[in-house]
Amino acid sequence: MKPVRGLLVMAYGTPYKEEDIERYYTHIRHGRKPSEEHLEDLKSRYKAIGGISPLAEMTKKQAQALEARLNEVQDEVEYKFYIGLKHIEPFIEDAVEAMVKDGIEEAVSIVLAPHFSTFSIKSYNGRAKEAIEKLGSSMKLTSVEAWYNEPKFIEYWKEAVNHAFAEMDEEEREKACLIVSNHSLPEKIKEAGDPYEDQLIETARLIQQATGVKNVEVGWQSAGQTPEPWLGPDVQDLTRELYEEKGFRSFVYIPVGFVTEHLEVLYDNDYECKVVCDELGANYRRPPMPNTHPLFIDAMVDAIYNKLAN
Ligand SMILES: CC1=C(CCC(=O)O)c2cc3nc(cc4[nH]c(cc5[nH]c(cc1n2)c(C)c5CCC(=O)O)c(CCC(=O)O)c4C)C(CCC(=O)O)=C3C
Ligand SMILES: [Fe+2]
Repeated sequence: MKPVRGLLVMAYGTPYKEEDIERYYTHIRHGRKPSEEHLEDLKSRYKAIGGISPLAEMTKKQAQALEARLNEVQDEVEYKFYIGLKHIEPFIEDAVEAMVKDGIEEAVSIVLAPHFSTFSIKSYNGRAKEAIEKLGSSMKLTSVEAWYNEPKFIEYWKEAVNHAFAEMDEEEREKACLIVSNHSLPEKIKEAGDPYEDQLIETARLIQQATGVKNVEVGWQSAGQTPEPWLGPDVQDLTRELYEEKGFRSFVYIPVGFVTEHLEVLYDNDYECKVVCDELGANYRRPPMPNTHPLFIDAMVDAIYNKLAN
């Protein structure tokens, strides 16, 4: 029998039903309950996208697809996936405990977010390592870090962007702009040398190089509501500015820091950015997210293999 290699797939997590929203939000806020006003605001955003987010279901499908592909491309080990979430059960710690209980001696982990930051990939990987130590386990865990520059990931976005631009006529294309975005984070991350901002700029450069799209801009979205400065420009402000100052009349949004059609995409892009476009009389376009596209799944397979080989 082949040895089993654990495949720890980590993701943000989402409420499973409306009643989960408060404790989920409290967890995001490090245990501090949100105000009634903030809670109602979040509830209304989930309502606007249909009640709950497709994220939970899609995270599972992505983990299943990744496991299936890893078992298809090699013959030495049997991969078995475990989902570990940041803000709701099964938590990262639950997944690690399950792997240890199952007698897994060797595992590999990947975060369903392509860019490295202290807030995202670093904290996911840190929690996984800590959980192993706490259990006193000798399980060996190899953690993939950033994988935004995997060639097949860029190829996924190249195809998606080319498709969106091919749907335009010549006149629309001439005045179209691609907005490459990620979740904003507090600007102070840069003081500690966090590569997050540079990695988004590099992602935009790679996509521009692959597609040949003329007008490409980098923006940030979904920033928190705190007084400290967050990475900008915000995609909504950026849209207005590009419309007014550069005369663009079509906007193609690719929130490349996410991999699923979840709240931030369905609300912050498809609702909020579209409202701005409608107000301006500009065209709004947003190509599909990677979800379980084979190029995206293969990009993660490559990232795992590159990490294991090093
Ligand atoms: C870097 C990053 C990613 C990408 C990397 C990764 O994926 O790890 C990400 C993804 C996601 N964030 C998500 C949801 C939320 N994030 C929030 C709040 C926050 N996120 C932050 C950062 C990030 N978040 C930060 C610094 C805050 C402020 C916290 C504070 O207050 O100090 C809040 C609170 C209310 C609000 O602000 O909207 C919600 C509901 C969902 C699930 C959507 C769904 O359910 O479909 C996903 C995939
Ligand atoms: Fe978030």
